[in-house]
Amino acid sequence: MQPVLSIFDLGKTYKSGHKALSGVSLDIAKGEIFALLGPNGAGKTTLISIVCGIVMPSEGAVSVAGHDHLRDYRAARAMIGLVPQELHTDAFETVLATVSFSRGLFGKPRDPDFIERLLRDLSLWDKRDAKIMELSGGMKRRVMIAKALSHEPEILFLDEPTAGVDVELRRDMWTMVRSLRERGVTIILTTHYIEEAEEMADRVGVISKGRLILVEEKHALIKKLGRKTLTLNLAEPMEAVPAELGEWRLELAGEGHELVYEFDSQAEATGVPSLLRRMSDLGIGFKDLNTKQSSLEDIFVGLVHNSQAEPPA
Ligand SMILES: Nc1ncnc2c1ncn2[C@@H]1O[C@H](COP(=O)(O)OP(=O)(O)OP(=O)(O)O)[C@@H](O)[C@H]1O
Repeated sequence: MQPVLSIFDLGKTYKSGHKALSGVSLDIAKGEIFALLGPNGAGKTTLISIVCGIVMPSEGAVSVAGHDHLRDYRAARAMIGLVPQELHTDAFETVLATVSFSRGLFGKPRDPDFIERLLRDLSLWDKRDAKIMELSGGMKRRVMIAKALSHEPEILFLDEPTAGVDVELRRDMWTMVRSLRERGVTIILTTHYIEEAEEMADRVGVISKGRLILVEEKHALIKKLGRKTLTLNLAEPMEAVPAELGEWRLELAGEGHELVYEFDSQAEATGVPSLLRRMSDLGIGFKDLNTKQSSLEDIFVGLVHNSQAEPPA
């Protein structure tokens, strides 16, 4: 199936000479929830801004359901809804007026029934006559989402949708994003919250210093999450791992005081009981043991750290 969004070899060098993006290629399938993770300044907003036609790319191409985002700008842009990081909207307008106006901006005919459904879905209908400035921060965020969806886009970009919101609103957002996806909307979100990517995304992309350094199915990442480390504090230090323990591929740490075993905690046979039995048979005692689960955070930090260590392109 043709991807709904296709990004090819995208690069951006700002006038300052700063290279914010380079060689980014990515295909997004219809109905997918894709989370883009990356540290501050990695290039997430630049990428979204190029796709939405706010920033001109220096090289590469973007196609939105077959429409080139520059040559066929209006058709491409009409398929996209954007909820930016900064909340800016007319404080003196009412909710209903501002959302209806946004639909008009994309040349869509008036459709009061659609706008009513949209506001009801976002729990904004009761506030339709309230001025934006009278709303809470969470409600204002919902208004931004309603505006972004007012012209019935196929792709919704959420730039840091839950930055600075409370836990309850974050959960509401997640529920809303899932229900949008059920209606066939493709969602691309940027986030600093790894928990959010873990909870929501079908696929995760990690961007660091303008390069897309990983794109992976969430379930594959969860498999990686399944890796655990068992550390045994030995009763007597050793100089080398005994050959009889070779099959577990152990590492010696803590100046010979610790044996470290990495295993897949989701596997049927982790190898831990057999390792402990063999050690007992060999008379190797230990004083203490502990296990540590590698988290998506560990994977993310490791990836970003390694890519930061590379010389700049
Ligand atoms: N208009 C501009 N002119 C020059 N440099 C810019 C411009 N906009 C962004 N940059 C730089 O490009 C890099 C990427 O910025 P971008 O906003 O895309 O990062 P980000 O991943 O969205 O960061 P954050 O998580 O902090 O929002 C940063 O180093 C930023 O300072």
